[in-house]
Amino acid sequence: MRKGTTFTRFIIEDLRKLPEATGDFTLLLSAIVTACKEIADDVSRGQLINVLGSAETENIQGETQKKLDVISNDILIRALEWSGHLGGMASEELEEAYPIPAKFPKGKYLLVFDPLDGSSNTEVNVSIGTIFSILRCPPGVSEPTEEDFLQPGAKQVCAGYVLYGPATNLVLTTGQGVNGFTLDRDIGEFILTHPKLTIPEKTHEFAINMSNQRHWEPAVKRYIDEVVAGKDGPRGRDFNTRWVASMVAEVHRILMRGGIFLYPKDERENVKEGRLRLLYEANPMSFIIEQAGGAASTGRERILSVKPHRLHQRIPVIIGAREEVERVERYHLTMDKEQSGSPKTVVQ
Ligand SMILES: O=P(O)(O)OC[C@H]1O[C@](O)(COP(=O)(O)O)[C@@H](O)[C@@H]1O
Ligand SMILES: [Mg+2]
Ligand SMILES: [Mg+2]
Repeated sequence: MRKGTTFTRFIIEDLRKLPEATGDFTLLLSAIVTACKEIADDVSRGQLINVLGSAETENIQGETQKKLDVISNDILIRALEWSGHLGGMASEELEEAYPIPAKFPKGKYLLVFDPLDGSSNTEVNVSIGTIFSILRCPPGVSEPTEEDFLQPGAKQVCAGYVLYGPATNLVLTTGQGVNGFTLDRDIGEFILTHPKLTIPEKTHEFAINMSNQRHWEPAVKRYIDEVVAGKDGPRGRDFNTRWVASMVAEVHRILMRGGIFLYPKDERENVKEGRLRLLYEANPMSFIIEQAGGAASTGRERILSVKPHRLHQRIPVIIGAREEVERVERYHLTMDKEQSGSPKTVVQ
């Protein structure tokens, strides 16, 4: 589809070709996107309408919620629960799965979302976003429970994010490539500005929170030591660091100009399984990145193959340019072998 096409036309014409694109699916996507436009409005006017700062409450993960976390969560729930397209929803900000209340019609999809990603950035006016993932509701289930959401990322029907930055971008995959849109505020419509996004294979940018360096596993330490050594090290070229502390912004940068993003697991008690959440952060972003030609790994396995065992499960995330992600995987493999006492192999 050509640049300049409206999102409305895109979902009607382009998605019509997909088996998934029944009217239900198209309307569901449209409703999600409308909710995100409302969030975009609150985010951009946050300082004027007094919705910044802490909500003085904690989510299930013990993180202090921002007012905008709670507001964005409510916007998505209220915009979608009546739609008739969903069997249930799950969110970073809700302790348990949210089956669609009995008073509303039920649908055949499940929606999982991080209503506001990177929300520590709300007060400093740095990019944040919404991440979402659409799954099929198992047949015959009218009151989905946690178990019904625990599907490997490879089963996602659709994944997307909306980035609230200087411009508002929507990036979407239904398993047929990745398309990017920009919100035209004058007409209130997303416009296709980045058709068929692909990630450049070679990169010179990496994103990781360096303050956690002392806690990392040896494979991650080795990878970062080598890129930091630049021209003088084994990689023979200089790399540049970026860290926004909003995964949506990091993934968007990688889609635009390449790179690798790492949030590995580390020795700290609350990060020993990883920091980012599998169902509503790692899985949707991995689906998008793979569809754009990149790779997404825990360091030891493909993220999209992981069978979740908890709604709010955390996972290590190494995502972006294929060659770089595969290099980190090789380092893990070698170092795991060394630790288990197997003979040493040289890894390039
Ligand atoms: O503060 P840290 O440890 O650098 O973590 C930053 C990471 O945490 C997140 O903000 C987590 O998302 P939430 O804001 O939705 O909890 C990621 O977007 C980001 O990559
Ligand atoms: Mg998040
Ligand atoms: Mg969040």
